[in-house]
Amino acid sequence: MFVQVSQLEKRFNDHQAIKGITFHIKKGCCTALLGPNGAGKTTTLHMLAGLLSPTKGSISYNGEKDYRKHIGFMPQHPTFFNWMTPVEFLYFAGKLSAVPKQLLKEYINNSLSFVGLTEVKNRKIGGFSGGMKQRLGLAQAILHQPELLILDEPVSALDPTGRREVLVLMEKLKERMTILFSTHVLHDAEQVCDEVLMLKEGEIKWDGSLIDLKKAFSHTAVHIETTEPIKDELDKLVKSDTIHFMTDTNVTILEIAPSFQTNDLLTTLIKKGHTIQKFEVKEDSLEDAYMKVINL
Ligand SMILES: Nc1ncnc2c1ncn2[C@@H]1O[C@H](COP(=O)(O)OP(=O)(O)OP(=O)(O)O)[C@@H](O)[C@H]1O
Repeated sequence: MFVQVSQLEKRFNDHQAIKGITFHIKKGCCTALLGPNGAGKTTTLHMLAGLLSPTKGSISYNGEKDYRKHIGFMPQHPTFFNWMTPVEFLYFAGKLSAVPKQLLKEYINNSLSFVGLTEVKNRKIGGFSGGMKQRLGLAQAILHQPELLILDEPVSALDPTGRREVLVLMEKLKERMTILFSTHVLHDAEQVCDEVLMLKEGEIKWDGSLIDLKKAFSHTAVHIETTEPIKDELDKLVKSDTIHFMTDTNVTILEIAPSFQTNDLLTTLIKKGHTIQKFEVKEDSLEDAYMKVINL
């Protein structure tokens, strides 16, 4: 266990945004915090980052209560002073997070090099693109070499190139630190996360690994086109209730559990002399599993 969150609640006047959630963040893992608008993701991350105090409940970090020095945080909309340069901004941020003076220059150079902003380190931030600003936000969050990096929507506001750049950086950071990030971009979450935490209306709907989530809620669909009907064959090979859809033009769509061996199905159909015009296997994505969990 690394960070333990117990019975955490947050109330804004008469609105209970977080309703007593309990979970832990595993050391060395990359956890995606998912959920619809208003689910309570930002509120949870702000409480974890120490920016918002919980109404009830506790957060402990390896048993420590004041763990802020171990955390790096990038807000949903990082704000900068446009007249500053990245070096000036990081110098300012480093002072705030109490990076020792003798290490600050080295840390700033390392962070800027890591996010690919060395060449523009003395230009005014005001002229930067959204992607460059997001990478500078990341440089600020990792400047003091935190053990836990919390990122609120790190990719949502970016174009595909900017998203890819940030995802590549997150992939590299995974080797050095524990990451917790929120996002609406499920395709991207699927690329980098190991663990998934899903929130809806302030309650946890899923807490577990991406692999277990997909095992529990995903199916594999197989699209088969043949010259002759294959219903008799399929009835013998797969349980009849898994046959989802079959047309009279010999198109079959099967929805099967992930454990089903599609290779065996294809081999048997070929052995029986069927002419296969199409055999396409499509696995459900995180998005499919998310829709099922959120609508439960
Ligand atoms: N400062 C605040 N005052 C009052 N209500 C708030 C405040 N901050 C958040 N809320 C409410 O708490 C709930 C959770 O908001 P939060 O921003 O944490 O959700 P979210 O999952 O991050 O949403 P989004 O995906 O839209 O960013 C919402 O109903 C929101 O309106």
